[in-house]
Amino acid sequence: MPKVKPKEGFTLTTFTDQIHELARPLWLRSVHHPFIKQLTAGDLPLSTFRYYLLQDRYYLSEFGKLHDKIADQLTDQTAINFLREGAAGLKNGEIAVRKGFFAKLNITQAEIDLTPIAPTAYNYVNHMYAALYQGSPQRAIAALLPCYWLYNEIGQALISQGSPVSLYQQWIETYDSDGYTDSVNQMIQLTNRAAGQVDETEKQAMTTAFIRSSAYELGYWGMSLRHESWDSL
Ligand SMILES: Cc1ncc(CN)c(N)n1
Repeated sequence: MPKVKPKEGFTLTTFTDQIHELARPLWLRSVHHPFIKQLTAGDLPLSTFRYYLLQDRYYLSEFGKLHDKIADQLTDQTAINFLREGAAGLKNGEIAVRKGFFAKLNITQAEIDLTPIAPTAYNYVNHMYAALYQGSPQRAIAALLPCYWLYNEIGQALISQGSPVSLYQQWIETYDSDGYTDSVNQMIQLTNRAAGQVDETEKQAMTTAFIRSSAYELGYWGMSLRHESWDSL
């Protein structure tokens, strides 16, 4: 893992500043990915957005469960409270917005049940579980962070341009909203708190988990554009 080298006159004060800086090249590729460009221009095929939503339903459901499973392994009450509230907030926020999208796109429960999980989504979720069960709750927190933070940066980058397609505009607004930004800031604080509880070796493992999640985030857009399947690998 490369060591952080701050630019002149610029100090990286927190752990999350440092890992954010390391992940920057991957995040920039996400922000400028053709999936995001097409979503903003309004020419992302609806079939591709549908594919993304169906995969993301699986992802978000596991992501929510992970909050509780991480909390089960912690003794730090502040962290436990945030993770439990985060799981509930996900259900009332992002997952609730997605239910509205499903209704608009006629995505039924039967279609959800029949949709196989694509390799990239499966691997990303398994990476987060591995961070917890082969690593530590702190490492799993770091693995969760790009999901919160990268989408907030994407929402903030896209909001001024927006999208001519109302569904895509709503997607952008979700990640630029004050409620979402608050949860991101809390998750950043939680990660810094977690980094303060572990030794240098585990901090390095947290960094690797964060970078790998950032790579999976990047892979997720390509997975969606390609409508990736186990047969198409
Ligand atoms: C894969 C993925 N990453 C992030 C997000 C935004 N929470 C999401 N819905 N899906």
